[in-house]
This record gives sequence, C-alpha cells and structure tokens, in this order.
Amino acid sequence: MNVQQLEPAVSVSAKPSTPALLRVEGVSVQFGALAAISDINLGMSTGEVLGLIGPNGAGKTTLVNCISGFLNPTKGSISLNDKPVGKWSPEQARKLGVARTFQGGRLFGALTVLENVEVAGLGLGMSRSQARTQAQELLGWVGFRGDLNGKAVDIPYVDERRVGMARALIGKPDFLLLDEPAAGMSDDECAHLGRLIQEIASSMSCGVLLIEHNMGLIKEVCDWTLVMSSGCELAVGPPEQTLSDKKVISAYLGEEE
Ligand SMILES: Nc1ncnc2c1ncn2[C@@H]1O[C@H](COP(=O)(O)OP(=O)(O)OP(=O)(O)O)[C@@H](O)[C@H]1O
Repeated sequence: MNVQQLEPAVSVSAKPSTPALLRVEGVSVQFGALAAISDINLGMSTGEVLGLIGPNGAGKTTLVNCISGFLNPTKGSISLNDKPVGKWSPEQARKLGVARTFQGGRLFGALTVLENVEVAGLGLGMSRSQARTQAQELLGWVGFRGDLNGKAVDIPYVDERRVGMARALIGKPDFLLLDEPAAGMSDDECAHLGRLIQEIASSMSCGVLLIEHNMGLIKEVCDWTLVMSSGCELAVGPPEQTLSDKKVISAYLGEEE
C-alpha cells in the first residue's frame, strides 16, 4: 500500500469547543453466572488516546458495548459531560457524539462503500449532499483507495476496517471507540493507522478509546492505558509503565509475541 501523507481536509479538522468528558464509574456486567466485567472505572476527554488492553476474554469489547449503548451495565454508570446517559441506545450514543467500530466490519454488504458511510451521515440528520461530501473526504482520509462505488461485500478485510472507521467518523464524534482496528494490517498499514489515530485526536479533537493487541501501536499512540484481566482492572497508567508491569506481563504470558 502506498501510505500517503495525512493531511486532514478542512471539514474534518479543528473543532473548537470545550473539551467533552466521558466517564465510566463502577461498571459491571454479568452474563448469567459469568462476571464479564467488574467495577470498571475510566475517564477520558476529547483529544486523548486511551488504550484498553488485556488478554482475550478480559472484557474489553463488553466495556465498549456498554459505553456505546449496545449493552446495559448490570451495575455502575456512564456519564457524558457529567450527565448520566442511563440506558441509552446505540443511536442516542451516536447522536450525542460517541461512535464506534466493530471487530468484524459490520458493513451493509449490498450497499456501496460510499453508501455505507453516507447512510451514517443521513442517520445523523445530514442532507444527502453533506453526507456524500463528508463520506468521500473521510474515506480518502482513512486510506481507502479502492472503488467507492464497489459493493462493500467485495472489499478486503483491511478495507472493511477503514470503511468502518470512516463511518464512525462522519459527523465528527467527540469520542471514537476502536475495536482492534489494526487486526490483519501490515507494518506499513499499522504505521498509517497510528498516524491517523493521532490526527483524529489532535485535528478532530476526538477522544479515542483504542482496543488493540498490537503493543507497538499502543506504545506509539496512547497517552494512557487501562489493562483488564478476567473482567477486572489490572493496571492503569501511561503505556511505558503498564506494559512493563509484572502483573500485566504475567497476564499476557503466552498470548503476546
Ligand atoms: N453476550 C454474551 N453472553 C455471554 N458471555 C459473553 C457475551 N459477550 C461476551 N461474553 C463473555 O464475556 C467475557 C468477556 O468477553 P469480551 O468479548 O468482552 O472480551 P475481550 O477482552 O473483548 O476479548 P477479545 O480480546 O478476545 O476480543 C468472555 O468470557 C466472553 O466469553
């Protein structure tokens, strides 16, 4: 892939506003007898990149499902700008500025790549032309170099990630939750993704929550990390601190390269 210089276009840059704050307090999720997550706390502001890491089954996606309205916590609360969000739906979360991607792209296969991003803009109340313009610009920005009018079902796995990211970015959310965006990417593609995440945080003033197993990427882009294991908080701090923590290394033993 030809990694291009990232230059955010005018309409996706500079969102002058007071920083937004997303807070998770004492959140637990129980699936029958299984405590998928227990008493998790985190806070993040626009412009920050927070890494959410931990071995498989640690509860990372479950936490993102709660924050994005796909799942109601069994206990605890989530607030946006100090207002509890209650049992918000994914649509309400999106409209209030919390967007996400999925491990599997979850694109509409029968729609074109462009339409997949455009419909998200229409869902946010944009006009068709606004949605189309922003969708085209974002697809270019995230590094999609294929046919915008090709059916989404036909695009490669890595491109599904990019389209999913453009779809989440339309409407300039305050918070973007990325679920393993680097899976399946080459080193060059990961390097491009790292620069893109930093640009999303700085130029779009977006808070990014990044679930990733690629520790190089975590070290490169994250200001802060929350490490989970078996549903619980294992360590919190800057990546250079948590990634050298003995508890964290031991939790990852056998799971990381
Ligand atoms: N809908 C569900 N019903 C029952 N158990 C679930 C459900 N969703 C997740 N789990 C279980 O909850 C635990 C946490 O899963 P989760 O997917 O959040 O982990 P994860 O840290 O995101 O893992 P991975 O890195 O493999 O994606 C796992 O034991 C999983 O099997």
